[in-house]
Amino acid sequence: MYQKLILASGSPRRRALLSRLGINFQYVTSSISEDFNENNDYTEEVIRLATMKAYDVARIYDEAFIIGADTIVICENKVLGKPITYEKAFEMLKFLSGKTHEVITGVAVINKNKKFIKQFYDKTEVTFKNLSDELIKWYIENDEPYDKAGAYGIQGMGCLLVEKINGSYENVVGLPVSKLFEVFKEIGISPYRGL
Ligand SMILES: Cc1cn([C@H]2C[C@H](O)[C@@H](COP(=O)(O)OP(=O)(O)OP(=O)(O)O)O2)c(=O)[nH]c1=O
Repeated sequence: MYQKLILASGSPRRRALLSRLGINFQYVTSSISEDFNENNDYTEEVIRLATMKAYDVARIYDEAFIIGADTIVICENKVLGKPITYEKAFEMLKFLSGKTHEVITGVAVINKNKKFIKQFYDKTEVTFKNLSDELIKWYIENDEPYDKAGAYGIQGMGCLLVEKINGSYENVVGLPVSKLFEVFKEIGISPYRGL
């Protein structure tokens, strides 16, 4: 049976990741303001925001399965969001230099009419090299850290900052597609026959 699928995201990276699964989907950007509450449990908070994004889009598309996601970077118990200024980006990358941090993506798949809701998160450890001030400046000037949590994108020039990762690469980019695929199987969405 055909199931309408919508990615509730304005992120081109999430779109590209979902496209890799070879399934049909639309995307609609949610208008949720990301007010991350650092006093709550971090995993609960990314799931809460992912769920809000999905429900925002479900107000119009109540018959569809909708995916919402939210990604944060945590280092030494500090949450790093998206930097707004050059100085903030520099500060974040300097802080991450030579350390291991966690990237957590919360995901919610919902269908309002069917009263379906599935929420999960994935966590990946990323270890940065020791970054010189020159490298950080070069990176900020040449790439776009501004719309990315933690001020870097592993999928672009940001790969040069990374020594190693432990866990899902796609989760760092913004959507843990391998875990998401398990939910798709449950709701009958699959690029393969017989699954
Ligand atoms: C750590 C890291 C984050 N990011 C991105 C993923 C997310 O798009 C962004 C975190 O912000 P999010 O608030 O999770 O997502 P978004 O605002 O870009 O998109 P939407 O809410 O519409 O879905 O940081 C990378 O692209 N690469 C990386 O290596």
